[in-house]
Amino acid sequence: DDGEAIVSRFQEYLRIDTVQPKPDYYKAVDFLNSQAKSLSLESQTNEFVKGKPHLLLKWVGSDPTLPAILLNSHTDVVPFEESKWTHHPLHAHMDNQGDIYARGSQDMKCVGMQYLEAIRKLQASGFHPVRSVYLSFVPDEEIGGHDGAEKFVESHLFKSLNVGIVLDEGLPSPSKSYRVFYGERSPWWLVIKAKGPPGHGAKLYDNSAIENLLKSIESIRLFRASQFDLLKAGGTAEGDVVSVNMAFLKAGTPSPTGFVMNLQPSEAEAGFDIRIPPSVDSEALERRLVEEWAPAARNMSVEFKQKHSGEPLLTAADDSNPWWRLLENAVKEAGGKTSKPEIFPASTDARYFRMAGVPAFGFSPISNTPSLLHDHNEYLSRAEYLKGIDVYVSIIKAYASYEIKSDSRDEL
Ligand SMILES: CSCC[C@H](NC=O)C(=O)O
Ligand SMILES: [Zn+2]
Ligand SMILES: [Zn+2]
Repeated sequence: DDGEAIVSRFQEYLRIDTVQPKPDYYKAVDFLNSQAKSLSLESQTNEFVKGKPHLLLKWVGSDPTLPAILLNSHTDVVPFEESKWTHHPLHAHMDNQGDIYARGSQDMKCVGMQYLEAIRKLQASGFHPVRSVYLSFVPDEEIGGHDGAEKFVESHLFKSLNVGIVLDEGLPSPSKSYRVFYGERSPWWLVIKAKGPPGHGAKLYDNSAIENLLKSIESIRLFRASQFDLLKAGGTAEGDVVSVNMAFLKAGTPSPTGFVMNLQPSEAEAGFDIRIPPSVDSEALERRLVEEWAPAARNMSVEFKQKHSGEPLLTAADDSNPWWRLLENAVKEAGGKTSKPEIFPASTDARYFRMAGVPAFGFSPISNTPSLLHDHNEYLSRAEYLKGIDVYVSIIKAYASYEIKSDSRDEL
């Protein structure tokens, strides 16, 4: 199989409109199933939630008693501002430098297709897996994964697969070494609301909704700056500080020409995206939130839109975990290098697998590339994409032929 055919299959997947909030999941599943068929993989489509298909493929290993390998990827992508892109984000245009522009080119349709292409190469080379290799294509990662990976992990089906190790998405590396993630920050999406007496716009009085909200915003901004300073000073990784960013601000009394200017509104709210490293005491932060940032005494309240519950779990990324050693060596054998394992700054479905007691690494074989996840002009070069397939060839080969019997729980 030549590079041209491999790249056009990638482009075909990128052109399927699986943009949130209205992803065409069935079209993606049909396409992936056609790939699975050409590889003679077993296939099953589950709808843990109606309209949100989950596709599970299996490359059967020779020893069903050994825990299996699970290669996970999500089929949905985030929305885009079309006018800000140099090429349409659903056209998967390849420019004359070989850069392929598309939403999902990095996050993470590349990875889903690279798993399949690696299997194609391994089959062509005559390789037969000892452990079974599952490919899981989940919906809804970009909106929290609750109707996707979370349901899959909670299912009897998942338990019956006896998964020993999961690979899921990572981040591109601007340097030549690959980034690997062994845990992630916990996401909080919350809305802080303030209420207060309305009044004439010319009147100075205490406890208006906007004044109270601004006090919180000031305090939150100081905290944000203290965390950002740690990062700016160097020596602290992105995944080891708390990030706080305002997602929206909402207040005012609408009028046909904009907003009423001489009326102080009785309600105001602000939304925040907060990410908490495993090393930070989230209960202490929650107390601070309730007491300092949304105190009932100031007529304020907080509503969580998204909150990861439970301890943030880490997968051992050292010699105590044979899957780590195998990964590091396999990347090396493919001519690459892994950098120091990190905490993923955002969230991925890997957290659900870890919660089920299964070790999981976040890894996208993308080096020498700026990270453009959720950004304008997301792209991946043809060369990097093809190289990534060879990295997976090496990893899948090592993982699927690893024969020491082990209980996955011991390695988390
Ligand atoms: C709170 S779940 C949201 C998941 C999403 N994942 C990748 O970008 C994220 O914003 O991290
Ligand atoms: Zn992703
Ligand atoms: Zn994403």
